[in-house]
Amino acid sequence: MRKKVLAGNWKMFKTQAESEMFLKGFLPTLEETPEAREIILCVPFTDLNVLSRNLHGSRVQLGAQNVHWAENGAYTGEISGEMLTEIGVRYVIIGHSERRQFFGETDETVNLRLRAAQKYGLTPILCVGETKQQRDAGEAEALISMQLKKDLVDVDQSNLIIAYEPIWAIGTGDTCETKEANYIIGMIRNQLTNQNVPIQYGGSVKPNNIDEIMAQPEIDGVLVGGASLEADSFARIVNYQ
Ligand SMILES: O=C(CO)COP(=O)(O)O
Repeated sequence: MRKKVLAGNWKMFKTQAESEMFLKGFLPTLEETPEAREIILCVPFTDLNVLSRNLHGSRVQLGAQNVHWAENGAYTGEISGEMLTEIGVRYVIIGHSERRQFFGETDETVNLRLRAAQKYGLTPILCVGETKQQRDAGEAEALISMQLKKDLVDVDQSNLIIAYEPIWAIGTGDTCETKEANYIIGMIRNQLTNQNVPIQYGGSVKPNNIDEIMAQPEIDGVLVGGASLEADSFARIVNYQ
């Protein structure tokens, strides 16, 4: 049985004070959440310490949104694996479409970051997915296959999560049809050597569509942006039926 993994990606939202407020509302809602579900919050670097302190003893795992491939060095604005693990970070999002689109991330740098994350004991959440234009041109499957091929060179598939995030569904309220997301995730799985890699769906996941998404046989979890910012809505998502 593959693990169910429910992760929030806070992107560039929440001060430390706002993070504490969120936890006050969110943590008590986990009492009835089935133990087998892995719950992760991937937060801005400045919030990591606050969460690390407040999550101590809770079942929520801590995630970051980027990691550099070098051990240390003159890389202004970057962060190392050791800096993250030292404060209790276990997961890191790599290759999010916003990093690829706005910050020059390429399949080559994604691959370097994935390997570095694993080297420093982090579990990477690799994001792949197509644009609207690529989907309309019938190129989605070929594009995703190519991303996987390049991104996963020499990556250990026993310590990996993949998130399928169609770019046109991110932040738009335009969810990918659940059967279609299920189909693409099945196709991603066919390309992996390890059949136990959890594969998530991401893109406008909300309290009102989570049950249908999680009912799909290939979908092992979700990577949630906007709806992970409010304690109530993220609580509804992790407590899906
Ligand atoms: O990019 C996402 C998660 O990484 C999805 O964002 P939304 O849930 O806001 O569409």
